[in-house]
Amino acid sequence: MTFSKELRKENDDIFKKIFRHPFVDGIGKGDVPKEALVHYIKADFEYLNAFMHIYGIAVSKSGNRDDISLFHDQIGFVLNSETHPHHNFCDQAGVVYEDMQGYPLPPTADHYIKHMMYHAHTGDLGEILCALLPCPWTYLEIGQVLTEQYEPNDSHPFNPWIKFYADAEVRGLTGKLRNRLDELAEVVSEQQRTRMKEAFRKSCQLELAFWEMAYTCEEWPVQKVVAQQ
Ligand SMILES: Cc1ncc(C[n+]2csc(CCO)c2C)c(N)n1
Repeated sequence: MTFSKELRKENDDIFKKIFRHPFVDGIGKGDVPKEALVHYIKADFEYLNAFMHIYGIAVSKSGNRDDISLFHDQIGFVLNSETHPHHNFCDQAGVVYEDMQGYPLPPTADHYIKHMMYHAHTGDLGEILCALLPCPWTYLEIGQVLTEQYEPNDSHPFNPWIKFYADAEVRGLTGKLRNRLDELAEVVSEQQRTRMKEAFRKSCQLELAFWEMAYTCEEWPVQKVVAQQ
């Protein structure tokens, strides 16, 4: 079994919980509370900015142009394409995308990007890929599961979102990351494979926690920001 197949199998419990989460299931049913959509978009806009920074660190740790190109393409996708599903959520929530930008990250999203930053700064490329991979992989499967379960048509309010993540482009990007990870995992120690598995599982946990954060409109215990000098 390839390393990435092993990761998928070992984390099936979390993947299943993600598919059944009320926010995710609500996308399938076409019914998500407006407040949850707004909380999600605000957090995800900043989360995706951090995600591109992490790809930038991966570029700086790349030893060849194939790896640079891999991460460059992923940045291009986040920058130019992932605005589409955000616009679908904005349209359904009745808000303007530009008004959703520049908010501080709620605790769970903050934890998630710092977990990825930690592995980006202290790990090698394989470890970084393990921390990043649950992000496209869980969304690809959410798109596939919701398509099978709800067979959305053009009149479904979240049809563009579901179609976007179930699409061949996300499948292709996820497949490329998986293939590179499988190559890198072939030549590392057992100890390093354990570190990689821990990074992957924690990102799966944080993907599930991110949906819960949005659904419950999670905030910091005290919302006062640091005073400007
Ligand atoms: C919390 C959260 N997790 C995953 C995604 C989806 N996603 C983020 S980056 C990317 C491309 C990977 O290179 C994909 C598919 C999201 N938007 N927000």
